[in-house]
Amino acid sequence: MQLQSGSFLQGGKYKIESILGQGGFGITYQALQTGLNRQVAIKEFFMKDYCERNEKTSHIIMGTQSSRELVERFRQKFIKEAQIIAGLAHTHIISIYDVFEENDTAYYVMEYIDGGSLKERIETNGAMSDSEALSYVLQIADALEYLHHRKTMHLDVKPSNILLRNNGEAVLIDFGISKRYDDTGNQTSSTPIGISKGYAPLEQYKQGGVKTFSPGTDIYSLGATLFYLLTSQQPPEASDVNDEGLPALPTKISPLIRKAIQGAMQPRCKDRPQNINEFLTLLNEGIKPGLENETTILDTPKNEFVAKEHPSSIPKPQRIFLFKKEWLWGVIALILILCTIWLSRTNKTSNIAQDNSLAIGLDSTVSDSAILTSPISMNNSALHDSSIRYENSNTEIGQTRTNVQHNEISTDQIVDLGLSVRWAGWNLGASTPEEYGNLYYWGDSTGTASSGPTSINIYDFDDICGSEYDIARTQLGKYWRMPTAKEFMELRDKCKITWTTYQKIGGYKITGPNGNNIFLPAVGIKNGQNIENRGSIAYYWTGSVALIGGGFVKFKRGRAFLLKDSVRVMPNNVALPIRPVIPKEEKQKKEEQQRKKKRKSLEERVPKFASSPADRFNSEICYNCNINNNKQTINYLII
Ligand SMILES: Nc1ncnc2c1ncn2[C@@H]1O[C@H](COP(=O)(O)OP(=O)(O)OP(=O)(O)O)[C@@H](O)[C@H]1O
Repeated sequence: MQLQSGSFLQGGKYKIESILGQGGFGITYQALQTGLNRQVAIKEFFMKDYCERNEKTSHIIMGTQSSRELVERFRQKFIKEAQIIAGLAHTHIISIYDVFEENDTAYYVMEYIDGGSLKERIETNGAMSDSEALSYVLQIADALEYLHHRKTMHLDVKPSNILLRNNGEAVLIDFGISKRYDDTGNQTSSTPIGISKGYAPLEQYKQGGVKTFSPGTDIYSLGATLFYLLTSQQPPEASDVNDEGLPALPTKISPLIRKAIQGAMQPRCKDRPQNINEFLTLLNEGIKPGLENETTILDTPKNEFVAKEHPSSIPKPQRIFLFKKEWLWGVIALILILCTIWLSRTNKTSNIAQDNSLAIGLDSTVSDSAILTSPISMNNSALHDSSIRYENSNTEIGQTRTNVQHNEISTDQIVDLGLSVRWAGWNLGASTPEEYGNLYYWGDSTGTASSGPTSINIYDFDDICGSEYDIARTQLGKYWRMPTAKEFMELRDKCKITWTTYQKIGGYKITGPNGNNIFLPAVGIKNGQNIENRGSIAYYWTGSVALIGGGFVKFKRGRAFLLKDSVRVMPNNVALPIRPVIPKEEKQKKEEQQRKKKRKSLEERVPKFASSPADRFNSEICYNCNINNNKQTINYLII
C-alpha cells in the first residue's frame, strides 16, 4: 500500500504525484517540491515483507516485536546511508536533497531524473554501439572511482540502476545496499545485501556477503552492465560464468572491449582489475597508464587479457612484480634501456637546440629528464618538476608572476610540443602554471565563475572553435582558440603523459615528440560551489566532435579520454579549466588573408594601369565616377 497521490509530506513541502516503482526495501515516488516548484523523486523506507500502512493516517505498522526490531534496525541504516549519499557530490551520482522521518518511517528526497534507465533504453532500442555503451560506462566508472576513493562500494550496479538525464548523462542511483568501509577496509555498515542476478559476482552470494572493501565487486557489475548494453542479453549468473565461462561476445564488439568485459567478469575477485583505473586501462589500452602507485602497469610488455574459453584462465594485467623471477635479465634490460634512452635524449636535445633556437628552456640535466619521461620511471620521488619548462623562456614553469592578466598567456608561454598547434603553458585565466584558471564557460565570453549558460547546449565544434563563443578567442583575442578534437587527440596520442606533482598540485606532465613539456594540473571539476576531485582528475574543454553526454577531454591517471563528437556547453554548476592553443601558421595566414583582402578591394576600386595619357585620363574619370556612382557624368566627360 503506497502513499496516495496528492498527499503531502513535511507539512506541505512535498506533494506526492505518482509512484515510480517499488522494491523489497522501498517505494519511490515522483513528487513536487512545492516551495521550489521542482520535480523530485522521494524514496520511502518500506520493507514489503514486514510493513503495512494505516490507510487513514498513512503511518507504517508492523506485526510482531521481532519484525519491529528488524525494520527499525534497517530504517536507521536507510537514514544513515541516505546521509552518506547526501555527502557525495558527483555529476554521475544521484543528488540527495533531504532526509527526514515521518509516518513512522524514513524518506529521502533526490533529484528527479526523467530520461529513464539504461535498461529501458535497451528494451526500447536494442543493443548499443560500442561508442554509445562506452560513453555511459565511462561515466559510471568515474562515479565508482569517486565512491571507491571514499572507501564506499555501490554493490548494485546494473542497467536499471543507471538513469539518464535528458541531456544524456548517466546517473548512478539506488545505494540501498551500498556499504562503507573504514580505513582498514572493514565494513562499517551492514545494510542487507540484495542480489541482482547476472550483475552480482560470486562473492556477493556468500553468507554475509562482501565483508572487505574490494572495488573488484563493483567492477564485475560494471563489466556485466557493459555486456548487457552491447548485447541486450541478460548476463549469465555468476555461478554459470564460473562453471562455463562467458558466452562468446559478438565479433562486432571491438576486441578490446570484449577483453575488458572478460577481465571484469572474472569469477575470482583477485583475477579482475583491482581498481577502476585498471579497468579503464583495459578499455583504453592505447594510452599509456599513469605512474601513481606501486602497482602501476608497465607500458611494455602490453597488458594483455587473452579471451580464452574458460575465463579463469585469463591472465591479469601484468605488473611489475610479475617480473620478479626474471630479475637478473630485467636489471640488464633496464640498464640497456636507460643507456639507450639517455643517448637518444642527448642526441635529440642537441638536435632540437641546433634546429630550433626557441628551445632555450630545455633542461640541461638531460639524463634526469630521460628517466623521468621513460616508462621505466615508476617512482614518484624520481619526478623532478624542474624538467617542465617553457619552450620560449628561461623561466622554470611555476614561477609566479604578479598582476597577471588573462591576456598574459602570450607568446612567452606558448609551448611548441612538436605538434600541429602550439599549446598555452598555463590554463586560461591562471596566474601560475598549476592554477585552475577560474574561467569556465565556453559560450560565455566573460568567462566568470558565476555566470554561464543555464542549460546545456550542444554545438558542433566548427561553430565554436575560433568563434565568438570560443572563450579563448574572446579572452585572448587574435589567433588563440580552443583546441579542436583532432588537436586534443594529437596531444593524447603523440605525447607522453606522466603523472607528477608540481608545486604540490597533482597533474600531468605532457611531453611532446620534441621533448618540450607542459603541465596540466589535475584541477578537478567545479560543481556548484565545490571543486571536486582536485589533485586527482583533470578535465579540459575541447572543441570536440562527439557523441552524447560529455564533450570535454578528460585527462585521468595518465590517459586522456575524448568521449564526444560535439561540444557541450555545460550549465553553470559545472566548470572546466581551459587550455587554449595557437595554430602555428595562423598568424602568417591571417596576415596574408588580410593583405589579399586589402589588395582585392583596392583592385576593385582602382582600375588597371592605363597606358596612354588619354586612357589614364578616362580611367581617372571612371574611378572618380565609380566613387560617385554617377554614370551620367562618366558619359558626359568621356564624350
Ligand atoms: N531519482 C529518480 N528519478 C527518477 N526515477 C527514479 C529515481 N530513483 C528511482 N527511480 C525509479 O523508481 C523506480 C524504483 O527504483 P528504486 O531503485 O528506488 O527501487 P527498486 O530498486 O525497485 O527497489 P529497492 O532498491 O528498494 O528494492 C525505478 O523505476 C527507478 O527507475
